[in-house]
Amino acid sequence: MGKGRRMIKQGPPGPLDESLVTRKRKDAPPAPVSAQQPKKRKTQDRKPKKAPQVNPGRAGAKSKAKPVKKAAPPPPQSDDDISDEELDDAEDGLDAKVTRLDALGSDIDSEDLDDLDLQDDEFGDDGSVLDSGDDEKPMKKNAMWSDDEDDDDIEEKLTAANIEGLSRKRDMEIAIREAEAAAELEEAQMQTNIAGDRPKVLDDEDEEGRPITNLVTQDMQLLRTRLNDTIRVLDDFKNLAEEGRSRTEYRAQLLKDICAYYGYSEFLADKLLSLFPAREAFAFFEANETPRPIVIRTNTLRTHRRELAQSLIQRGVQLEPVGKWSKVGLQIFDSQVPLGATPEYLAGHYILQAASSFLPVMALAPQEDERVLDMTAAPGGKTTHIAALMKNTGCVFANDANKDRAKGLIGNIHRLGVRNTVVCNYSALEFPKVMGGFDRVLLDAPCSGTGVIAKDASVKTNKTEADFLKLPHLQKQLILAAIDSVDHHSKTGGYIVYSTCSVTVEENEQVVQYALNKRPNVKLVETGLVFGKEGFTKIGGKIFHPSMKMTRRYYPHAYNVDGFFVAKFKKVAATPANAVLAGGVSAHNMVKANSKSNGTSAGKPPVEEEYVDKRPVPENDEESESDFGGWDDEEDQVYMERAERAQMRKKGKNPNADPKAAREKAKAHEGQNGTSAAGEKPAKKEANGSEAKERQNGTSASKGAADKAPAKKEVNGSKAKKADAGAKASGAGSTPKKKTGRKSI
Ligand SMILES: C[S@@+](CC[C@H](N)C(=O)[O-])C[C@H]1O[C@@H](n2cnc3c(N)ncnc32)[C@H](O)[C@@H]1O
Repeated sequence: MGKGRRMIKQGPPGPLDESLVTRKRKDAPPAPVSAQQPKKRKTQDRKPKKAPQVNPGRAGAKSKAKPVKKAAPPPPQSDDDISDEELDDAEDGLDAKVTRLDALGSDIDSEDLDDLDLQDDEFGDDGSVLDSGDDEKPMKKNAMWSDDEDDDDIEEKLTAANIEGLSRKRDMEIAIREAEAAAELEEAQMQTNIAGDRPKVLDDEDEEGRPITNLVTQDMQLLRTRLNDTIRVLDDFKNLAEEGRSRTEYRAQLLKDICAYYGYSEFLADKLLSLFPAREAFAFFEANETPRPIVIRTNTLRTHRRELAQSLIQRGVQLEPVGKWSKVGLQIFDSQVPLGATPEYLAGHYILQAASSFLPVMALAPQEDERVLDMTAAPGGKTTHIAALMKNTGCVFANDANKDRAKGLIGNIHRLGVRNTVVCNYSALEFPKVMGGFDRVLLDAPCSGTGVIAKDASVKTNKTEADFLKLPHLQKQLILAAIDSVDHHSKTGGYIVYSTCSVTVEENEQVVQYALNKRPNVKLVETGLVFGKEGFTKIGGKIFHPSMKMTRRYYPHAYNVDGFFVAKFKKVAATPANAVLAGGVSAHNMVKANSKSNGTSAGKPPVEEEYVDKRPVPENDEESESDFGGWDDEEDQVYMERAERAQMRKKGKNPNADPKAAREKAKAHEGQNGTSAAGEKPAKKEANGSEAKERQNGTSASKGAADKAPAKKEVNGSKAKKADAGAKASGAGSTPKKKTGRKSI
């Protein structure tokens, strides 16, 4: 199974005729070799099953758990079933894969590919986007795989290039594995359950009377059997549950067994189990035991996917396009060479990147000549993808708070020939103070990594409740900063994409909901991604805004990609003046901060007006907050106070002097002036003064600055006045009500 999933296609699963699988599974083993089932004989002969790859702690256990592999049942037959001859052809094609694909460069190049008449939109006619430093020959337009092909999908080109053998082989493997899994489940059921019996799951003991949860490794098979039984009972509770037993008891048993079998902390297993129905949860935990396929992303600043594929194939790499949904991904099945050291790699023709990491950038859809911010960018997989989509035009700001990781980011930027990117090293929380006015912002947030357990099994045990408080808090602050960094007037954009490689609700829907609550000036929009499950609008007693459906969830068991979450927002108006910004700074103070650092927004209009929302805040806003949130304010207060104190320390002030009094003073100030510190009238002439510099250095724009009162007329004069008036009209100056919404959400 370990190897298997590496071979399975990523993205939306293809249709599988389950009835056929079931029928054939029942025939096995050993399946009769009949005229209708030619594939099985061949495949079985050729493909001895390999031991699953599991984490070391469980490796022994798991291989023990499956001591005898059933002969693989036959794969499903499709309408266009493959004959013996075809199969031979396909397999020959497979064996000859390298040879025949090698021929791409020669005969296929000159004839077949000419016939394919491929478009090559990515590069334009003259291929001028190719790095001029490269001494790569300009490529014949119709001899490439376009990265913008649509109908005549790249896969068809591969088929044309005789890779069909590989595809068929994989299809068969998938079908066999699916059937095998089902057979295994059935076998387990048979062991414990004669038709009609209610499996004895609770208080289960082995033959020697030991409780099954305490079994040692060699008893993993029993544990697995009980897992299967429990799931069956939960699937059909009415008929299969033991009398007098509740669902809760079965669920508790399942949780214990998952922890014992897969090695999770109970805390995390419970959290993950809550995301799915029992059977799907089982599939999720199983999928976390096997690695995802290796994928590379073609760097279209340097080459084309087709050309890259040809070069790698010549080096003995078995590959295939990652799926119809991506025009730049190649899935690697096998390689004779280390993929991180090929000449193509060193020349920046590709980057090793998990397939699901393509998704946030695809959702962001950056356009040429835009200004884009990648808030948490290191090591740069997504930054370099953004730059490639922008064809090295416009400007990307790639920021990361971690200096060491930023070095890796710089390395990738150089290797991949990215020339439109500035690397910065701020806490992204400070970004709106550093500069704003971006057309698009990507926030690929730091997260718990519950989507990538297959890569990092330590997540199973090292995440605590505290992590699921701290991380979401940081994510919430970051998302506000992301929103506040975007120019809602952007002609081409005004979008924010939020992503994580985690599947927990706390780090995803709850963060998005928080953003919707705190920023009425954004709304969720479609991600434009062609697959992915809808985000939750309701789960575990939590209710989210109906538009949460537009967010997308990705799971390893569903799509064979890392677990991921993607949400896309459109900013429709400026951030309200009474909004509390990331890090606890008031929007109004930010107005002042930005007015003083005029010119930092790289040619864009100054952003002082950004933070004054002229729209009346919708009446029902309060209501929606209590429906969907309002659970964060108290928690936020603690963090905000902490942030303020840290900022004071940074400035060399004593945070213990009398912070409460200072806060009260500021509040009183707010009350008097209609907006928070409305009396502060930023003066343009100070733009390059010491305070502005301070801000550019990433220091606070809050209290110290607020206490000075520069003259308003110098901040775009009447515009600023209008803004203030608008803010007042919208009730922005009133002290925000304390939300008392449900804590549980
Ligand atoms: C999920 S990784 C980003 C991966 C990156 N987008 C890519 O595709 O290569 C999260 C990054 O956030 C950075 N980070 C964490 N807290 C941050 C903060 N407050 N400001 C900026 N970056 C932060 C971490 O250093 C880490 O590199």
